[in-house]
Amino acid sequence: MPETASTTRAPDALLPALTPLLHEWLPRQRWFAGKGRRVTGFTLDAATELLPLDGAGPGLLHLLVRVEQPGRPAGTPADCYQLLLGVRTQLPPRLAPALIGRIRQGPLAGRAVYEGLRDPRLAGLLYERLRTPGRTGPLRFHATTPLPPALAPRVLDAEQSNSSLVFGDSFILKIFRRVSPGANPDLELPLALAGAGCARVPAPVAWFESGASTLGVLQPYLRDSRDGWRLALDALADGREFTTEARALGRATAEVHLALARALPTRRLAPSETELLAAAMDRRLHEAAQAVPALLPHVPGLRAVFAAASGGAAVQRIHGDLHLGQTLRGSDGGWAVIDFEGEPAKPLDERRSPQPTVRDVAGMLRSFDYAARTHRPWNADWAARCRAAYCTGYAEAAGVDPRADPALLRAYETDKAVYEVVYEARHRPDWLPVPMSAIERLSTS
Ligand SMILES: Nc1ncnc2c1ncn2[C@@H]1O[C@H](COP(=O)(O)OP(=O)(O)O)[C@@H](O)[C@H]1O
Ligand SMILES: O=P(O)(O)O[C@H]1O[C@H](CO)[C@@H](O[C@H]2O[C@H](CO)[C@@H](O)[C@H](O)[C@H]2O)[C@H](O)[C@H]1O
Repeated sequence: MPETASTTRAPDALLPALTPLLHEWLPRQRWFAGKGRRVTGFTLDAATELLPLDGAGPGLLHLLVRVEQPGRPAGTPADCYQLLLGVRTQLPPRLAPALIGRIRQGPLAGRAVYEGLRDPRLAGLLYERLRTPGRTGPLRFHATTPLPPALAPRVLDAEQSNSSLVFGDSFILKIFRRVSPGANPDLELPLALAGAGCARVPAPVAWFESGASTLGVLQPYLRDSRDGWRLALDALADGREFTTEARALGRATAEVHLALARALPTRRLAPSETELLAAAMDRRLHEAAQAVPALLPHVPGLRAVFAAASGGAAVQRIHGDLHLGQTLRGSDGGWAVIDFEGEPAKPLDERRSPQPTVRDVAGMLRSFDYAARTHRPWNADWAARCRAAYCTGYAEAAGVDPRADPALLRAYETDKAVYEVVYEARHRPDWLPVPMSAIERLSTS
């Protein structure tokens, strides 16, 4: 592996200069997972100059920064985030919105620090680095295929848990923001699916990592596609059915599940282990009710739903956070599935553990409910027809109907709605009534 020139700065030398800027900026980012808890300090795991900071032109600093916050369970490390910071003496006006702040002390005093991904020159450099496998300091870059040079970058401005850049409408690079040790399932599963010949998922063409952590993945950009969430909302707005699309999506989901079962281990749980699934749902509910007290009156009803679920004996790797926004429909009408990272708030080990496939099905059923709920007037029958069509499509391709065990499906739907309550309370409080209405329905009917 060739090594390019790089400086891995002694982290302590940079941190005092950056700390005041990060304090102000980092907790405001959409992808910051520790919202609502005070930030008490930062430590740097790594600081790599992908372009020198003290040169005449812009510098690019890659950081893995740990954010200290109170309330962390004993023995667990502070959350680690990946930052790509641009550093310039003069910030051109077009980059003004990307400004994080100016360094006030040390040898770099006066320089502007800004979001490096928003600078086409720096984003282009990152792409060039991915094209040429090798190391830069602790960062390792890999590519599975030769990539075309010099593709123009643009930042995707979607509401995201991570950050993505599109290069020349040909490739999309996802930069993981919260980083954990271990392979990110958003690299691991698409690679396994590509190996199993599943064309429903764009195959990774390059990625980079540090130690055991995956930091970013480049994959083909499906430029003529639209995501399932937008398509469903358009159908609702136009008063159209979405059952043909939902049925095809059910088939696509089943194909992905079948390919994952071919590519990666599957197993049957012992009866004692199936009880643990309900116990885990109970535990998640308990934690969620502490975070969002509005859940408390519903706890007995929700626990009864979990207790009624007894199946789920077969487990395998699954998507883990399947919803309409994770699906793309091409101009040929075919569905692709993206974002195999799992639920961003869950620890990586949990996200990588084999699960019943019905969990993904339940996630998508919740999504049809979400779409119908965000539309005025609320059209519950529209959602019910989509849900039925999706399950029918799934059964056609998988040979197993997810409705065959209604208690299990309901338990997973409930578990997902509990997760959504916490997600919305943290990230989009205006949306909280959407999962809360499902909680009311599921805990009482
Ligand atoms: N291969 C792709 N082709 C086209 N658009 C994509 C592709 N991958 C992701 N996107 C777009 O980027 C958005 C965010 O991607 P996603 O993987 O869901 O990121 P996050 O984990 O940050 O939510 C998606 O909603 C989709 O619109
Ligand atoms: O796409 P992400 O991996 O960031 O997933 C998170 O954010 C989603 C919202 O962007 C959230 O999904 C919830 O809202 C969707 C509508 O915006 C809806 O279709 C989903 O059914 C609902 O769960 C997802 O839960 C969260 O993990």
